[in-house]
Amino acid sequence: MTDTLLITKGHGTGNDFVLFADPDGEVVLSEAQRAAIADRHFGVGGDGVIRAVRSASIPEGAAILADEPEAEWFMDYANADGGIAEMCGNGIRVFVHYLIERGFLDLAPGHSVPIGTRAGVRDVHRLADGFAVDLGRWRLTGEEPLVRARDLPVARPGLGIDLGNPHVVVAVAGDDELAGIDLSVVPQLDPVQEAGANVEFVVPADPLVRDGIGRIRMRVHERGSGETLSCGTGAAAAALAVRHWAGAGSPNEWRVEVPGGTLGVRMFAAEDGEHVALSGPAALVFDGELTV
Ligand SMILES: N[C@@H](CCC[C@H](N)C(=O)O)C(=O)O
Repeated sequence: MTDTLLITKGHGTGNDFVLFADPDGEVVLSEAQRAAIADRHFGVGGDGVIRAVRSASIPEGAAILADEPEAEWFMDYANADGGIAEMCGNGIRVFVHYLIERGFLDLAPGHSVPIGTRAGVRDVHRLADGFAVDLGRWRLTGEEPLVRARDLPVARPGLGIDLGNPHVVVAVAGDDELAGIDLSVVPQLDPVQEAGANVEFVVPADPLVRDGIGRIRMRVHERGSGETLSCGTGAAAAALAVRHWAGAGSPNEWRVEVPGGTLGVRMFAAEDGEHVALSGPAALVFDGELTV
């Protein structure tokens, strides 16, 4: 059976997505179909494909509703290879912008909405000029794999961080080394991470902290999508890792420069432990029609 999808292309700091609405859960695409949509030569092109579905209309969402009945909408996220991922920090800002623009959601600046994801419910707050998402609790995985990447002169130790999806953050020697890494080839982790990982390469700005705000630069190789211009959960992982390495007294507010722009990261105390929040823009750039 063929379906005609009304699709929208959007991005957050250059991390781009193809979005479509399927409120009642009637359009279940295969992994191959999602990959074909994300293909930059034969499809629309994007780092991910996002289906906007009511939580009640997808099993993973229905499971959430028992505890969080307010989470009406679920972000069904897939990477460019068509594989499902738990969470996307840039994607969820674009997702909420999309729901507002399509009339599915009424959210004035200064207000928040809970969104279902495979990593759990995430609160998204509308700002005057973008969105902020509470990425929830984070944790060090305890893994410190050695990371090898093409044109990275030596293997460097990474720090495993779980933000609902898996990250490994690697500090590199400076801007030249950062720019020189060839991320068209998947970085190798030793030991291999069974679920795969998004790998962030970071350098501190000079000075690391200005006006109480930590500053880093980052490039990322995303699991299932390759090098992207930005990764929101990756930016949060990178700031958490650098704060961890910098030790006591380092700030809880960070600016993360990625090839596609700048993201804000903030760590804060919540009732169930420390949370990390991500802020940044969310743009919708064109609409189209697609037959799948
Ligand atoms: N770009 C996203 C992360 C998307 C999922 C990731 N590739 C994974 O497989 O975990 C972000 O902005 O967080």
